[in-house]
Amino acid sequence: MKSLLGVTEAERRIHAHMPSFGTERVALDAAAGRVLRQTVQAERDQPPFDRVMMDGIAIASTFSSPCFAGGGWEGVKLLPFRSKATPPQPSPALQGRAGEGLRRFRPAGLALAGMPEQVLDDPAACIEVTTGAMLPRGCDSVIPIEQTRRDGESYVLIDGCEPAPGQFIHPRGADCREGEILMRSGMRLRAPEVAVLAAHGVAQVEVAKRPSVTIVATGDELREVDQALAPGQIRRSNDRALAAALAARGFDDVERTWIPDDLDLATHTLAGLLATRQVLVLSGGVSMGQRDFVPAALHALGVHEVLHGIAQRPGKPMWFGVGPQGQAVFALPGNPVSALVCAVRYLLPALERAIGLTATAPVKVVLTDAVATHPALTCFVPVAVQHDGHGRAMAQPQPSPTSGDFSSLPQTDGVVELAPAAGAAPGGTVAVLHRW
Ligand SMILES: Nc1nc2c(c(=O)[nH]1)N[C@H]1C(S)=C(S)[C@@H](COP(=O)(O)OP(=O)(O)OC[C@H]3O[C@@H](n4cnc5c(N)ncnc54)[C@H](O)[C@@H]3O)O[C@H]1N2
Ligand code: MOO
Repeated sequence: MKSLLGVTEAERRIHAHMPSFGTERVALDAAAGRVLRQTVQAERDQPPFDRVMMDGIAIASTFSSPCFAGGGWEGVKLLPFRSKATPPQPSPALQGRAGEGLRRFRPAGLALAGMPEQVLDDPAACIEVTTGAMLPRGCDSVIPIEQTRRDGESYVLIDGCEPAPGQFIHPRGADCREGEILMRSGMRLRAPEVAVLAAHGVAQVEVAKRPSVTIVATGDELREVDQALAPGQIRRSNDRALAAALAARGFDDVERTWIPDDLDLATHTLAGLLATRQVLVLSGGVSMGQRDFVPAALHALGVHEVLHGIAQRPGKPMWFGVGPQGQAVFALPGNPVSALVCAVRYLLPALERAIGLTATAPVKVVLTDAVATHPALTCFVPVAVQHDGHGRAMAQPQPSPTSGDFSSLPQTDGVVELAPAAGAAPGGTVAVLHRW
């Protein structure tokens, strides 16, 4: 480790050296959680037709209005969505019934969702409709069934029901217009995005390829979760934690392995991994111990060092480099809190950016209590976040005793980032949160 980089400069260097991993076309069924890498345009107007919004009857409302004088359509303003419709002409029986609107409608047809457009050609009649049906031509108003009563064959509007033109009709194109851009590259495909893709006929979708990642735990003292422990040994947990962090962000091509504190063995294993994997995430062996050989092994394999040492606590010894074929190599400090902090601060954002995910604004929280800071180091402090009565995200500091102690982390939501400062950050300080 030479001079320490600031957190922002370290992040900038990492992002500048990340490879891109390309895109692939997947079936919509496999697209959930992936990052969209195409523009999505509306296949057609939505709704694609004037759509009935209630189960009931559709009528030509003009004739139900008291202002209808029985003389025709003079002075009647047509709604835009009916502009292509030919107004129905009142039947001879209707002529001359001036001053009283129609309240009784004989059913003259049925429009169910999925049927082609029906036609109302007598305004004294109605079409029975269901939610989702095409509004019948000649109709401009939908009356919910509960606002009618049956009298013989006919529907009679109940008292107080005054149909207005356009009511309970979702006009064609009100949601979006054909060709309109609905989604752009960089969105995470969650339920709403998948719904839009399906509605607009996108059966195959272009998404970001996910890199192949291998997590490499280093250290003679480490044993797998189900192995017996000899004195001085511990279970390896960093690789599991890092795999969980990657899985939570949708990176699923992730393997784990382990190398002992042996330069030759380590170099051999890492050479094999560099030949087959796009991203390596090591933990341990990057500090100044007699067996901290990770930087030397990577150097011997032609991995170019981009940074070693960041002015932060914990996580100061972090190392990052680029392999001969552009492989990204993150060598995180071995202490479990340090490894996780470096993962949420550098590894995950760098991978998400490299696959084209659009960056979101940093999440900010308010500290409930004062926290110690450092004059020269950025401090990352675990916090538990709760919303107060005003909806503010309040972060209660839960510092771990050392970066090797992580039993209390399950009670926390992530770490706040506190820039170098003299003295403590007082309660009320607004800080950026990095979620686990
Ligand atoms: N002389 C100095 N010594 C140390 C410095 C320093 O600046 N000068 N930095 C300290 C800091 S800060 C950290 S962090 C650690 C990082 O050291 P390494 O990256 O070399 O990590 P190790 O020594 O291999 O391990 C540290 C610690 O973490 C445990 N560990 C490692 N891997 C795992 C794992 N997969 N699961 C669980 N626990 C793991 C390991 O047993 C050690 O206890 O260096 C300080 N030293
Ligand atoms: O920075 Mo180390 O990562 O303090 O434990």
